[in-house]
Amino acid sequence: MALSFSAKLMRGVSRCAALVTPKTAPTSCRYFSSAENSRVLVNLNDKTGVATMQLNRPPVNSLNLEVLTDMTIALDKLQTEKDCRGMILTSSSPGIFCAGLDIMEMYNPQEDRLREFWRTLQELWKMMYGSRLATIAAINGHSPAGGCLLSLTCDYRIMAQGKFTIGLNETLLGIVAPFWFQDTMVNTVGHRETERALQLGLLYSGENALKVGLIDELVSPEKVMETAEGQMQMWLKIPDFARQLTKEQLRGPTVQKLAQHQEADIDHFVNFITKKAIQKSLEMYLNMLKQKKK
Ligand SMILES: CCCCCCCCCC/C=C\CC(=O)SCCNC(=O)CCNC(=O)[C@H](O)C(C)(C)COP(=O)(O)OP(=O)(O)OC[C@H]1O[C@@H](n2cnc3c(N)ncnc32)[C@H](O)[C@@H]1OP(=O)(O)O
Repeated sequence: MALSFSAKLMRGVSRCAALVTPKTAPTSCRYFSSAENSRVLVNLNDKTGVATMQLNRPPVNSLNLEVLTDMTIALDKLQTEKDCRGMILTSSSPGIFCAGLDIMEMYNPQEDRLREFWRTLQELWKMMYGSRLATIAAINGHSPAGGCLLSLTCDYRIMAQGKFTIGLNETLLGIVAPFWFQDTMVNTVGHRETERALQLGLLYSGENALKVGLIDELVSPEKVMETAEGQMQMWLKIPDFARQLTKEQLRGPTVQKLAQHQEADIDHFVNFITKKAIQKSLEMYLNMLKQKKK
């Protein structure tokens, strides 16, 4: 019998439930996942109640089923820790925050895995966007497509200055950002800017992202984490209950919209991605990425 998503989550939680506390760790810092080969590195500072989640899938932190599952499990675990109040999402590879969804999950896919992949992304998005935690994205590098989406689920975005870009560039790959990606963008930068950005597949420089409100701060790369930590202190000065209820009022309807159309959205995605023309577009984009190196 197929396991429900929450049953899979529970199975995953019990698999990685043991907290690892390396001898060298400061006593206030608990490591949920610190092994270098973990795809997601998570630690919770017991003194501040702030967790850090680092994407750790070099070279570009592309999001495959396993990374999405690990993130979902880690976030679920943090949210059940009653003393955890905030989370900073970042990357262990300075220069690349996240290259978006792993295109290999969508290219020549097996239908069962493709469905599970999309459902896991939906679940992660719902958890992140509606999280009871105050969440800050410390965007320390490029953040296209699914990477931009992840940062948009946070309450505040700080990006590193430099040649990095951010945006929902799906149309450049010949694919379409689904309604809940679009809703997240509209809620952040407004309808008109979303129309322009999504149709053109705009990848914004940090300066332009700041101008349109896609990010909240642009700082030097070495200041990204300390700025995120400073900003988090401000968010945590607000009583949790008031902040959480306000967030729920503002974001709840958007989360509900996906929850109500989740199965149809999976069918839509699978039908769309498996079309010959879309597969061709993905192939050309993959070739273009490889050619770039030569
Ligand atoms: C009607 C409505 C229906 C709705 C249907 C829904 C449709 C689907 C919606 C899907 C939604 C979201 C899509 C995505 O997120 S797709 C991913 C988009 N991402 C990108 O376009 C980014 C591509 N990558 C880059 O631009 C660059 O890699 C970088 C991030 C700027 C980093 O540059 P770099 O020079 O440091 O590294 P590079 O040499 O390019 O890459 C290293 C290797 O990694 C491979 N790679 C890069 N990105 C991805 C990726 N996203 N997935 C898989 N693989 C990736 C790259 O090919 C290199 O591989 P190799 O070393 O050559 O083998």
